[in-house]
Amino acid sequence: MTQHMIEAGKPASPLKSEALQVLFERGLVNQTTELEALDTRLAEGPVTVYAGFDATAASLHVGHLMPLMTMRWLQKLGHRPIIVLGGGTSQVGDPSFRNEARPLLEKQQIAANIAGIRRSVETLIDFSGAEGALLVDNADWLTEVKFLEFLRDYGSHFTVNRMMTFDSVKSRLEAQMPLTVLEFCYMMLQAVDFLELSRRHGCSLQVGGSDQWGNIINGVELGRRDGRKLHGLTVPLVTTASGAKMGKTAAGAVWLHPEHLSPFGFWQFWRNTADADVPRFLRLFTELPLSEVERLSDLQGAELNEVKKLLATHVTGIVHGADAARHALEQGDALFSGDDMNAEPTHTLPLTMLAQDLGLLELLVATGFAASNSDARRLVEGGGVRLNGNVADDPRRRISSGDLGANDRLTLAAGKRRKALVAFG
Ligand SMILES: Nc1ncnc2c1ncn2[C@@H]1O[C@H](COP(=O)(O)OP(=O)(O)OP(=O)(O)O)[C@@H](O)[C@H]1O
Ligand SMILES: N[C@@H](Cc1ccc(O)cc1)C(=O)O
Repeated sequence: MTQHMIEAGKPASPLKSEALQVLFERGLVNQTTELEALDTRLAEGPVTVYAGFDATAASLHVGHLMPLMTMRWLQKLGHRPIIVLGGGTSQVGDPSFRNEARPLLEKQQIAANIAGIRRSVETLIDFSGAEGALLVDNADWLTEVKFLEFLRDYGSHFTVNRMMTFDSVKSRLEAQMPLTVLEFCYMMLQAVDFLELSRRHGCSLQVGGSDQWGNIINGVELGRRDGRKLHGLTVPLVTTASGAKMGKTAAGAVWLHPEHLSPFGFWQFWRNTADADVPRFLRLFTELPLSEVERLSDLQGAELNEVKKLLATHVTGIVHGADAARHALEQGDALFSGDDMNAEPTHTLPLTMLAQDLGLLELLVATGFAASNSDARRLVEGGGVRLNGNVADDPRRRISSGDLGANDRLTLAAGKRRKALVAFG
């Protein structure tokens, strides 16, 4: 299998297809199967393309925006996305690049997680109309599979020798950690998905994160044995300027579902982007024209802060809708301009929390500024927490009605950049 590792985000020769030109320019390409063949296919006419998401949590997070932005661009350029919800594959758990098995999920948990994921996907991709994108669940075909039939139909097309050559598997073996047969078979299931989608819907391209390369190639090779020409494209794994995997913060993941992170909390994450990340994030996570991205990327100082707001408002608009984005911008402006108490609260907590001897540490966890009590303790002891504008460095500090100011609210800040206006009701 010829494959293309992309050097410095640029193809070696000029591209024919607008789709690949755009994806390269935006920085959304990490690796592809034979580049020329994929480019030719995309230039010929509409391609049906899929990306799959397993139900490992109740919401997607900002890391998932990478494959989803890729799908959005492809849809805008006339191609047809299929989003696969992994109701079937989540019952197994993808072992790619993980040192230990994922915890096995109960079916009920999977169903609940799928509902959360579906909601975000539906805001990002257009599923309307006969020619619109498709949303399918691989449980529809994988749960019908009978073991003996599966082994006979597919088992002979996979060799253990080949399966063991993928880095996604090798990393577990090199770490000398067990890889169960259950996990090892995951790549076969994802390969069957690709074949099934090709048969059912003429799908010929799969998009995924860079860790999905092995799983995608298995599908491409299975398709070839069935006389089909399938293609794969992976997006880079984005890290922030500090080297952390994009999407995870000290306080946990940056969720796309509004019940897990409010649109304002989401806006604030982007508003707090490190200076060095701004140009790259404008390219990856907004749909602003590249000429505009370049102009904005040159701005410094106070103007750069305005660019961060624009970035935050743009990405929040894509994920939560234009109204929520405008509202978050207004909240941000009010909160950061010192007009604190009259702004719309960023968090509303149950009044019972206040009645039940609420501690500062719990408050930090409830607002999402800390992932756990011990994380909150570190923040407080480090002197970075302010309650109503005053440093609060005692981890035993309780919150009482005496802390509430105008409109029964209090302000909480962690460092210079994270602020909350908390109401109780
Ligand atoms: N920062 C990122 N950049 C690009 N793609 C990402 C990023 N984070 C996650 N993804 C993609 O989203 C897919 C699903 O992520 P997955 O659920 O495997 O892991 P996760 O939620 O990021 O973290 P963990 O591996 O800790 O569970 C991955 O296949 C990966 O390709
Ligand atoms: N394996 C993918 C999810 C996925 C599931 C089924 C597929 O057909 C494709 C992708 C992940 O862990 O992120």
